[in-house]
Amino acid sequence: MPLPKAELHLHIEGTLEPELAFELAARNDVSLPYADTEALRDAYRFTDLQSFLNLYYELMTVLRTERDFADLADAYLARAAAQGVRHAEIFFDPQAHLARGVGMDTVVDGLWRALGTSRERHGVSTRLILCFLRDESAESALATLDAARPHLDRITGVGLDSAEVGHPPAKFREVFEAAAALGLRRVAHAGEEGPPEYITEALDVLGVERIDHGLRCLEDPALVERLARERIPLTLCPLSNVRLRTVDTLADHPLPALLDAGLMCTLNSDDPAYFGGYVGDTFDAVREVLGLDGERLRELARNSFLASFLEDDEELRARCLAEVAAYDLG
Ligand code: HPA
Ligand SMILES: [Zn+2]
Repeated sequence: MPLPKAELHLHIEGTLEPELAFELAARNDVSLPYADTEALRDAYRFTDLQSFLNLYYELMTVLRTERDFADLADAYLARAAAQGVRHAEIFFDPQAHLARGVGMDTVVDGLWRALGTSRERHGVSTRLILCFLRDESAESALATLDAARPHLDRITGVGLDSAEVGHPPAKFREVFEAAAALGLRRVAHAGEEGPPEYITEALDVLGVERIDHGLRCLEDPALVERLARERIPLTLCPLSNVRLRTVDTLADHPLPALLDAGLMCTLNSDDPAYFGGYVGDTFDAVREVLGLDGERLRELARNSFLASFLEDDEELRARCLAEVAAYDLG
């Protein structure tokens, strides 16, 4: 049995494996500009975040029906369960679907078919987090939140993703205020490619409770000290950082430095179909390459449950924390 863990930084569209992409393309009569899955996998050579996003948005055009979203999420949940995930807080990008004529109902109802039955079917509890695309306008984000209103019983929070540089968090002040007024939890990608100031702005202007990525906090010692003091969780994604060239190699990843600085780090997979591994693979890789010992891995797993939005299910959180504490890490 793998180490129990929660996954807190996972874009459901980023779990679209080449095999499923081709299956959905055939089902929906969408043509992909790749001969086969091998040719597609061959295109997974990224130079930065944007080069990945281009393929990410291109490939998700195969997602058209409720059933497609259900199949996508179900495939992720099965994989996650096999790697020890007990709870998953899952991002989705509605604007990328609305823009191509796929409605909010289709997306949320489809995802929920898998998420709403996941606990019984896979032993994985789930939450849904709606992300705004930061390279779209603030007005578009507000319209998206409005379109999500009928579905808020199934949406736990809002996030902010897509191309970071040039799109500071403050651009989305109004929509995050509106989300807070609706009782939604708040997170944001910050300090992945953008500067440390974006992390501070996400905390102070958007009121986020977690920072997604946040690697570049290391450039600002006062910020690192604040993040440690306030126990702000960072949802780190080391395999993503390597593939998007944020760090040169996994061996260069600053995870050990972040842990040594007392930060509340969690490990996540981001877009596992594109970045070469799911969250269990990520734990294995940092253990092997960064030489983290068993107690560090236990700390990362414990943090994932502490940083999760499980306030409405403290019983599950306590059970998972007890399992993490008792787990034999050899
Ligand atoms: O890693 C990411 N960063 C920003 N936006 C994203 N959208 C999907 N994955 C990512
Ligand atoms: Zn991400």
